[in-house]
Amino acid sequence: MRAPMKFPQDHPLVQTGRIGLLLVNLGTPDAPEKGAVKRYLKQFLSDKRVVEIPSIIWQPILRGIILNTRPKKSAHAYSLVWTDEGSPLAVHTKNQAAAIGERLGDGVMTDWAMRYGNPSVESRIQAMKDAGCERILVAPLYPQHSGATTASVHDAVFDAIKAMRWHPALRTMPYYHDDAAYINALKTSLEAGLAKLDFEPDAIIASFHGMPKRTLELGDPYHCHCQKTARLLSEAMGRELTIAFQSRFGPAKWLEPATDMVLEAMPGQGTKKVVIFAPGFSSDCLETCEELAIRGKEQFMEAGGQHFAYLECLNESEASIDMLEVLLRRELAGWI
Ligand SMILES: C=CC1=C(C)c2cc3[nH]c(cc4nc(cc5[nH]c(cc1n2)c(C)c5CCC(=O)O)C(CCC(=O)O)=C4C)c(C)c3C=C
Ligand SMILES: [Fe+2]
Ligand SMILES: [Fe+2]
Repeated sequence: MRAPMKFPQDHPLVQTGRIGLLLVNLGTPDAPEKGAVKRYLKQFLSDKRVVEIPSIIWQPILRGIILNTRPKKSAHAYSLVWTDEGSPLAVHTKNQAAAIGERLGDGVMTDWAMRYGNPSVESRIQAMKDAGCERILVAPLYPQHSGATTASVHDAVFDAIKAMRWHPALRTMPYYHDDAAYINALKTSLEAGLAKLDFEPDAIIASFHGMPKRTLELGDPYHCHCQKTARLLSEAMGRELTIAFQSRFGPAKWLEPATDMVLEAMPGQGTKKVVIFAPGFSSDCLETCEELAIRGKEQFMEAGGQHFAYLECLNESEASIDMLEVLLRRELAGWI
């Protein structure tokens, strides 16, 4: 019998054989404070995938105007939704990773990262590599694909391995805007939310994060993905859904109809009882907790609305983790 092969004594320690799963969401500031929000916005809004204006024009506007005005206003908005554990987006993403980690077991090193801010994609990929992950599945938590979100996560992952000699094998989870598991999870969540209401809504609004209209003209599939999600969910529910796009940013034309405009117009058209939810967000965040649940309600009630309910995102609900398990096990096939 041959003796087992031994590394020479001065051979560096090599960790191998593990599988990693990295859930990635958009990102959030470290604190609901002006300085932290400014750092986060600088990184986020300097991403050429997010603002597709030549740097020579955009950077002076960003540094000269936006970063001197928006952080204070945004920090206040964040302070209204911040929890004891931190930013809602970070807390839910962390909880999702913990829950899915339990489902997949110790055979998979499950972690989470933020595209902007902390924990960074680079630090988490490096940690997986150091722990011996030779195969990594990256799961951007965006059901609908856009250059600004999913593709930008891919950029960060490939940037993270640029300096590495020994690359892990990489897989990325595809967008899942029309996947039966996702539509089912939304249906379960929406039905549970509707069952708890003390009023019968005249309209249900599916509010997606907006994008500049130009991105649609340039070939971004996001708009069509949102429309298809809403259509499939409406068919599955057997109920009409009103689609709208929120969070308009800057002077350019964005996808329409705008959520705030819809909310302000509805009472005058006789729609006085409204339910709103955000199927494109995997987790509640500033844009849902503050823009929809707080500001959206004010806009609707001030325009003459009578009943308003915001229904929370999938977050770490059982329906959400069941769905993620289906999607992730499919992409891990052959690895686990
Ligand atoms: C869900 C998909 C998202 C798309 C598409 C998207 C595009 C997009 N966003 C901005 C500008 C801002 N977005 C902000 C917050 C924010 N955006 C998303 C998701 C998408 N953005 C999330 C989940 C969040 C919440 C982050 C959190 O911490 O909770 C903000 C920052 C907040 C503020 O200052 O108001 C900005 C700015 C652009 C320009 C854009 C275009 C493609
Ligand atoms: Fe955004
Ligand atoms: Fe479209």
